Amino acid sequence: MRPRIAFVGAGAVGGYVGGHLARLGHDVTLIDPWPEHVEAIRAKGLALSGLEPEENVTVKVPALHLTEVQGLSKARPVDIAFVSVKSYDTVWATHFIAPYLSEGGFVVSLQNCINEERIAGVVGWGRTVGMIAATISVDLYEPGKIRRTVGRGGPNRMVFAVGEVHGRITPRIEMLRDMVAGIDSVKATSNLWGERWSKLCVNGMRNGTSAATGLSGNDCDQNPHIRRFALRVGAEAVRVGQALGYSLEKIQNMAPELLALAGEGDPAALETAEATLLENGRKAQRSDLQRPSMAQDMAKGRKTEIDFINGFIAAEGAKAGIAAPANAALAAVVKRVERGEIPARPENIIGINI
Ligand SMILES: NC(=O)C1=CN([C@@H]2O[C@H](COP(=O)(O)OP(=O)(O)OC[C@H]3O[C@@H](n4cnc5c(N)ncnc54)[C@H](OP(=O)(O)O)[C@@H]3O)[C@@H](O)[C@H]2O)C=CC1
Ligand SMILES: CC(C)(CO)C(=O)C(=O)O
Repeated sequence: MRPRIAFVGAGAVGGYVGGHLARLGHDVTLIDPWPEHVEAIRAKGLALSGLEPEENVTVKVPALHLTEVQGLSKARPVDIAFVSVKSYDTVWATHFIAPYLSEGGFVVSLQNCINEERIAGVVGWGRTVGMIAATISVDLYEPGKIRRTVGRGGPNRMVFAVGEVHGRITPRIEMLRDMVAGIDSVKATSNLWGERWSKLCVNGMRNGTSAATGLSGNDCDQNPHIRRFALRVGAEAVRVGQALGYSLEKIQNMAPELLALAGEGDPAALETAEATLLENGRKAQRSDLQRPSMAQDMAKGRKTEIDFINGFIAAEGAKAGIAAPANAALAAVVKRVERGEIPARPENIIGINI
C-alpha cells in the first residue's frame, strides 16, 4: 500500500514538493494555515510553475485547513509527515501532526535552518528525518499558485538531500530519495549535519542580504559591496561550523576553506569566490524574480527566520569563541527592517561598518 503522506505547511516549499508528489501518484494531503490558499487549491487545484513551459502543471490534491486536521483520524494514519513551516512554527506543527502518525510513521523536516532537534523533542530522534532543499527557490505568490524561479537541477546540480540524524542510509531514506527523484535531483546523505550547516551558510549569505536591501538574489550578487559582505558572512559561518566540528560540504559551489579565505580578504580566494557567485546565478538560470524566502517574508510583511539563520550563527559562534560580527550586524539590521523602523534598501548593508 502507498504510504500516506501529509505536509504540514503547504507554502512555497511544502506546496511545491507535496504538489509534485501528488502529481506523481503519491497519497498526499496538504495542510496549511492560510485559509485563502487552502480554498484556492480546493477550487482550482494547486498551480505549479517553473522556467520551462513543461514545468507548469495544475494538480488536484486534498488540502485541509488547520481546523479540519482532526478529520485525519477517520482514515489511515500518516506514515510520512513533512514539516515545511517556518522554523519558528516547527514545534507546534510537529505537535499538531504527531497524534496522527502510524506506528512506524516519521516526521521529515523539509525546511531551512536546523530544526531536527526541535522535531525530535516532540516525536523522538527515531522518528526524525532531515530533507534539505538546496537551490530550489520557490514562492507562493498568490493563493494556490507556487512558482519556481531557478532552473531545474537535473544532472547538473543537486537540489535535494535526505538523511538520517545518525547518518546511516536506511530503507526509509532510500524510499524518500526515490520519491523525490521524480521531482528533481536528490541524494541520500550520510552527512545530514554537515549538509545542514552548509545550507545554513548559504542562507546566511543570501536571505538576510536580500531581505535587508529589498534587492533580488541577482541584484545582490551584482552589487560588489553586498557580494563581499555576503562572503564575509559566509566566511564567519564556515569558521563557526568548523569550530563546532561539522564536516562541511560545498557552499554555493565553493569549498568551505575557499569561502572562508575569501571572506577574510585573501585576494586570490576573493577573486575566485566573486566569480563563482556570479557564475552560479547564470548556471542555475536564476530568474530576476528570484528572492530568497526571507525577502519574500519581508515583502509580505511576515515574520522572518533571521533568529534561526544569522542570529543563530552569531550565537553559536559566541558559544564556540568565534566572533561573527557580520552575522550579528545583519541580524540586527533585518530586525529593524522587519519592525518597520527603516525601509529595505541597499544602504542597510553598505552602511554596516565592522
Ligand atoms: N522558499 C524557498 O525557496 C525555500 C524555503 N525553504 C525553507 O522552507 C521552510 C518553509 O518556507 P516557505 O515554504 O518558503 O514558506 P512560505 O512563506 O511560502 O509558507 C509558509 C507559511 O506561510 C504562510 N503564508 C505564506 N504566504 C502567505 C501570505 N501571503 N498570506 C498569509 N499567509 C502566508 C502560510 O501559513 P502561516 O500563515 O501560518 O505562516 C504558509 O504555510 C522555511 O524553513 C524556509 O526557510 C527552503 C528552501 C527554499
Ligand atoms: C537558497 C535559497 C535562497 C533559495 O532556495 C533558500 O534556501 C531560501 O530562499 O530560503
